[in-house]
Amino acid sequence: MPINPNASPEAFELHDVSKRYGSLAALDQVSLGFPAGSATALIGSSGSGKSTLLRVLLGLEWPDQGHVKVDGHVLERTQVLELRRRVGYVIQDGGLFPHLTALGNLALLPHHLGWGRDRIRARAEELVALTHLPPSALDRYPAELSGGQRQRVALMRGLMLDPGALLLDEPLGALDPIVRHELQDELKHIFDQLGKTVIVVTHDIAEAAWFADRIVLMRQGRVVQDGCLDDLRLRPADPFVTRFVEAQRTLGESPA
Ligand SMILES: Nc1ncnc2c1ncn2[C@@H]1O[C@H](COP(=O)(O)OP(=O)(O)OP(=O)(O)O)[C@@H](O)[C@H]1O
Repeated sequence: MPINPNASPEAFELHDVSKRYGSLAALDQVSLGFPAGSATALIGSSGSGKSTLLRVLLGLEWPDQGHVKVDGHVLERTQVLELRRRVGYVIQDGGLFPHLTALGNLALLPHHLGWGRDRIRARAEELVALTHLPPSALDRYPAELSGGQRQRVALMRGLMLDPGALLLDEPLGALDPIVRHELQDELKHIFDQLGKTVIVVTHDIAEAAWFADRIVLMRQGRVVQDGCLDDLRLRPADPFVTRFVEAQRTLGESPA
């Protein structure tokens, strides 16, 4: 089941998807499509369901109601392992295994799929060039890397199998502003260069607009607005959108 830009106009679709944890609706009747080869930013307050949405698309969580389609086909439980190989998933702080070097982390899945040592090393070196990781960092353990380097390794791990889609959950959340800015530039460049379907979760509206023309704003498990930055700023779907946009501080603002 390929995440294949030519397979269907929509790489991922949610149809009336709800996901509950006890009495809490993490996703509440969400219907959205993510066109193949497009970039979308998901934003919203903490707990609004952004991570759950990504996890449902990957089959890591299963909807209580509704269904997910991948490349135009309803996602079945039996396809989830295969899907995980075809979609790069990068989470905040990277989720790297501490007892493996960076290269060891990159090698895990390819090794499991039968890739030889040379092929793994060659792919890792290609990605070193793409992500601007110092090559010597490949032989270091996560604790010996800076936060930005760990995040680059996590991104490389997501790209090792050259997936058709990348789902990124606050990939730059824990970085200092300079590294974050640098990685925003690099990620944007990588997205544009690779032409993959990208869905990126962030809290930061400026970062969302940097990564994607399309911004989906969520609140309490629902989509409040789906549009571009100007739609959110100039044509807010409801007062929450304006509150969310205005809550982002700008330089020069000082406490009252
Ligand atoms: N495994 C779980 N068990 C119980 N509740 C959960 C679970 N996962 C998520 N939730 C709840 O579902 C809601 C949505 O969580 P989710 O992580 O999707 O939000 P989010 O928008 O990604 O938040 P954040 O921006 O803080 O990461 C939250 O109220 C959260 O506490």
